[in-house]
Amino acid sequence: MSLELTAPAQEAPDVADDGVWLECIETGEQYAPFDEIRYTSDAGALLEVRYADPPTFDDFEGRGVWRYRAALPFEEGVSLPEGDTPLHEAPRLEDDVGVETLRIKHEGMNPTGSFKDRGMTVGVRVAKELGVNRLACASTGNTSAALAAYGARGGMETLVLLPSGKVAAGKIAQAALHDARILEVDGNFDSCLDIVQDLAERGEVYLLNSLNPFRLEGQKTIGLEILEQFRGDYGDFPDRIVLPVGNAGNTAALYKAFRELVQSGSLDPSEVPKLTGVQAEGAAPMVEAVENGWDDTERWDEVETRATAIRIGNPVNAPKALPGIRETDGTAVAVSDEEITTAQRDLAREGIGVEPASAASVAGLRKLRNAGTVGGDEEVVCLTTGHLLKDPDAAFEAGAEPEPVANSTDAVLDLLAE
Ligand SMILES: Cc1ncc(COP(=O)(O)O)c(C=O)c1O
Ligand SMILES: N[C@@H](CCOP(=O)(O)O)C(=O)O
Repeated sequence: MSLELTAPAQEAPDVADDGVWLECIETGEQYAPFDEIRYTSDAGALLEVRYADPPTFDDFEGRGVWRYRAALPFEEGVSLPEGDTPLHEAPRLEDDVGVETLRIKHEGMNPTGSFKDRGMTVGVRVAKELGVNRLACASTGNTSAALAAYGARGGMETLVLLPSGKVAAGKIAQAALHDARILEVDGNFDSCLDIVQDLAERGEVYLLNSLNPFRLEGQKTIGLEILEQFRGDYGDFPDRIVLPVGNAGNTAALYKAFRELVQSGSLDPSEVPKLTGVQAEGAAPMVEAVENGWDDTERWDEVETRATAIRIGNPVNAPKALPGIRETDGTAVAVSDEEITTAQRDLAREGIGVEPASAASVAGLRKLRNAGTVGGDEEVVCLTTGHLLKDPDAAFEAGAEPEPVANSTDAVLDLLAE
């Protein structure tokens, strides 16, 4: 099984370019990385980027995503720049949830307000290498915002397909201002992705969803950064990383980051954090697959949740992400929209503003701690994936009501005295 945590590093095959190649996760078939455009193998399965020389911690220098160039296919990318996000303390929440340590890795602090920027800095660089011009994605919002911004930065045309009426305002505003062509589809995210895949297979566009294996290379740096930051503060690595799951790209990417460090001998398998995925109850095919011990998900045609970013019924990266959860001894859990809103308020009280999907990680941790699945002695990092301002309507719904007051100091004092 090529996705085992302890799978050894391989020698570069003939098709490799500078020690980098693409490999089918099911058949092991290998492909040259930049000779042709391909998203899947001849067998129709997912591809992974492979390196003959997996990185060690000592290889990392500089800041942000490109600090980790030794773990990436290029030395530099189309950058805004991205990464280097805070690993916040959250002492009240830590006490309240009841774990030894809780840190919040806030990916909402990236240039366009979500982790997608880490994937796009690499993905758009690859697009340039391949000489394509029209970039495209299906999106619940954040991917489109990031693609539009990085496409603009790279001087390229961008096309985004969004599920009509189901994308938060801040995200559409970003894609619009960065001049993406925005098509609103009468369908959900999964059907938008089906269409973009069709367009990509016909050679009309270069697909930059997380089905593109190079996108996930950039997203690996979330895991690398967490390990370095956490070790810098505590001298060890976290026991568990809890993350919201939609298309399951981050789960796959973090697992790959850890596998490569194990391959290079930088990380002992016993030190790898347990990957713990959280989905909304109305869109939880990964939780279903984990609970049933499946190797892939079954598509959910009807999905609904307030956390629109993870309103996804057919997570394309499931075959990469499920081994990650299993091999790290992690788990997955579904939370209700009410639990997500409570967690969004809890984070806001610590000064950390996130969109609903991001708060799912904290909601899931609380649920697993209450059930005893997570121990009180654990050191945990929760990933928060997108900024509060992405979804202003959700923030208004969860937050305090503005109070009207007359235009005088006395009126303000009277109101405060009530
Ligand atoms: C804010 C936010 N959180 C979480 C996710 C889920 O991440 P993944 O698709 O990598 O599982 C997404 C998009 O999918 C997102 O936009
Ligand atoms: N939440 C995502 C959904 C698409 O995920 P991707 O990682 O496959 O691009 C979004 O923001 O669109």
